[in-house]
Amino acid sequence: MLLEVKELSKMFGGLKAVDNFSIEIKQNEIMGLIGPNGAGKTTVFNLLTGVYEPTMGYVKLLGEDVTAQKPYIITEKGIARTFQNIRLFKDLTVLQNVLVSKHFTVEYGLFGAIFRTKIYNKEEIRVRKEAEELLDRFGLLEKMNLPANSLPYGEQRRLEIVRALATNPKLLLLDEPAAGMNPQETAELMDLIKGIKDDFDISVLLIEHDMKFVMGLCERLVVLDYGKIIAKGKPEEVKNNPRVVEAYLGEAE
Ligand SMILES: Nc1ncnc2c1ncn2[C@@H]1O[C@H](COP(=O)(O)OP(=O)(O)OP(=O)(O)O)[C@@H](O)[C@H]1O
Repeated sequence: MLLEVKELSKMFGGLKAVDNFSIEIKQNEIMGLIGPNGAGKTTVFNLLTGVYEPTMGYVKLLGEDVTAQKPYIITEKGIARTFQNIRLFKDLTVLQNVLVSKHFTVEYGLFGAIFRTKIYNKEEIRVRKEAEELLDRFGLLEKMNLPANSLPYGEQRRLEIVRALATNPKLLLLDEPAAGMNPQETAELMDLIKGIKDDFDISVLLIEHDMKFVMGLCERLVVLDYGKIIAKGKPEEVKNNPRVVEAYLGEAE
């Protein structure tokens, strides 16, 4: 199993934002985490990536307990994420944004960087090549020298994914990747995510409100409501689950 999450809970004061959350994610699978506003989805991401320490429960990545490790250690171990609100280095170029993440993967230390050792030069060439390949794949290569904040919104969202992928993750967490995209951009993004899942042999856990996107992309879904899992299963099963319909109707009212 790639990711094993058991009985994860998080209290904020008296509020149980996440309550007894257990899931397993297999290698090379796309799972959707859905639920009404405030259900606890982003809190789950923050627990998986070490931003918050859980009140209870554990997270294992390939059998190794990574619960409440520091976020950069969790990144090194293989979980990368994007954020609901874009968090690029706005004044750096597109390429520099990717290179910052790529440096999680280099094999030289401070000594190598200062004295520009052979391994440093070799690694710098590798990192640059890999960054450019990723940008090319996401249609951003021609814009690699522009400041990140000069890109249109949809491209900034794609750049966030490139940046997360640049850390060579085993599991990619995407928080509302299609938010603010037009239908064409959303359709393209679906194809991109399917492609990277297979080519990089990674798993994806994504939060998304666009149901067409979720249903078209995810192999399994987990539905949260008030911090608790109310349904799990294939998209078509979950869609017709009365508890899920009720949770979303409540939101519509
Ligand atoms: N740092 C925090 N301190 C206190 N309460 C918090 C904190 N973070 C989240 N919450 C609360 O926990 C609950 C779950 O929030 P969360 O952001 O995880 O929901 P969500 O499902 O991601 O919502 P949305 O779809 O609106 O992004 C909400 O009631 C929220 O107000």
